[in-house]
Amino acid sequence: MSIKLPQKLMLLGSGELGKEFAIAAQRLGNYVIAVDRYANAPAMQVADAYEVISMLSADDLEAVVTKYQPDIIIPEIEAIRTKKLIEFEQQGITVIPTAAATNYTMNRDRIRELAHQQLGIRTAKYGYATTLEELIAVSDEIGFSNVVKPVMSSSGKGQSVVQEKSEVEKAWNYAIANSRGDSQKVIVEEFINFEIEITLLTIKQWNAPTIFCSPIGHRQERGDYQESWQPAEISEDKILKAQEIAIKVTDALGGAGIFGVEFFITKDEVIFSELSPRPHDTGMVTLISQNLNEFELHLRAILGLPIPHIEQLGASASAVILASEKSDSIAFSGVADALSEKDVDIKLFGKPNAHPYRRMGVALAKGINVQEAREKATKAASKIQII
Ligand SMILES: Nc1ncnc2c1ncn2[C@@H]1O[C@H](COP(=O)(O)OP(=O)(O)OP(=O)(O)O)[C@@H](O)[C@H]1O
Ligand SMILES: NCC(=O)N[C@@H]1O[C@H](COP(=O)([O-])[O-])[C@@H](O)[C@H]1O
Ligand SMILES: [Mg+2]
Repeated sequence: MSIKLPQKLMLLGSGELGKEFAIAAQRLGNYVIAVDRYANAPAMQVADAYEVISMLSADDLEAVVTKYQPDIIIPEIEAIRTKKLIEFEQQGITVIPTAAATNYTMNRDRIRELAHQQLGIRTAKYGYATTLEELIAVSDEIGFSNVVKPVMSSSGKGQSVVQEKSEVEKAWNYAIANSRGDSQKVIVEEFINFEIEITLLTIKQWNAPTIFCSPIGHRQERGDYQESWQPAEISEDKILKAQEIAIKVTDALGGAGIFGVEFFITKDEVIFSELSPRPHDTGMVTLISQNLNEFELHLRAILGLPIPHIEQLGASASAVILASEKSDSIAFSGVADALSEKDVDIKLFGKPNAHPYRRMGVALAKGINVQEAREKATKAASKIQII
């Protein structure tokens, strides 16, 4: 495919990941329209145009697509009325990675069925519930500990680890209250006691073989990422196993772009967890750890531009900067202190307001080994105060 630049790119979702993508896209002169549910979202601050809509509304999506006539639609979150994307694709607009793939990954159940039932890939044991009574029954089948999550949510929203039967009702109420979109369905998964969990950034190209970044290790709390590092210390045979699974799932989804494929690594197994058909939050470490970061890779894959070589630049880490309270006026202190150390960088996303645990920025660091990189990133993040 020989593509002409600039292209008109519409981002559906305009958070921190969209912001870095928009910057990468603009560095090649593309026209970026940033769309999200609230004004002044991070990617809107660097886009050519922006729109505030409900991305779960088919009418709202129709209105913005009619207005801008984008060449390519690039989903940045999963909570989008993806059925509408299928219509846009039929009208000749490219949807990344494909409209069908966004529909598969919008909710946890469809991608889980694809991986486990259709492709026979090892996942945690799981079941579904649409009422509290069903959740009690399915939890008994799966056993304890288990993990309860809304089928539509991300960054751990509505997710809880349930240790025993008496906690099931609380998990149900929490999941339903924090579900995105209109679904009342939850997934229950066997709790996997993993040694490490990784994201394998997988780049699917239009007319070239699928390629991979070095695996990214990460640590999560409350279902949300706290720190990530690259390279992850896992054996070559486990990397190959994860790559084989990633190829199977991404080939089944089709299209082009980067995918964040998540795995739990136990002593003996590589267990598929889930996948995002777009840059991954834990992949923000690539802003410091690679010659081409995950946003540049996504852009090149989308535009059919070559990726001759991905270079891992050595032990690197990221650590998140989280808000601790609700606020509508955001200012940061401690940035100079955080930046005073060699090979440390800070990204502040520019989110217009904060609430407890909202991700407001990220600290990045390189070190002589992963442990030092993690310590440097965590230390830098801890110096930033939201005032
Ligand atoms: N079955 C499980 N066993 C053990 N830990 C789990 C399990 N499911 C989820 N977790 C933990 O919770 C984290 C978040 O879960 P998951 O990735 O399914 O949620 P998410 O809301 O989609 O997150 P994101 O959008 O950030 O990828 C996982 O990275 C892992 O640390
Ligand atoms: N795990 C998915 C993820 O990290 N997505 C990133 O977070 C943004 C939403 O942040 P918000 O909830 O603070 O608005 C999304 O727009 C995306 O950039
Ligand atoms: Mg995840």
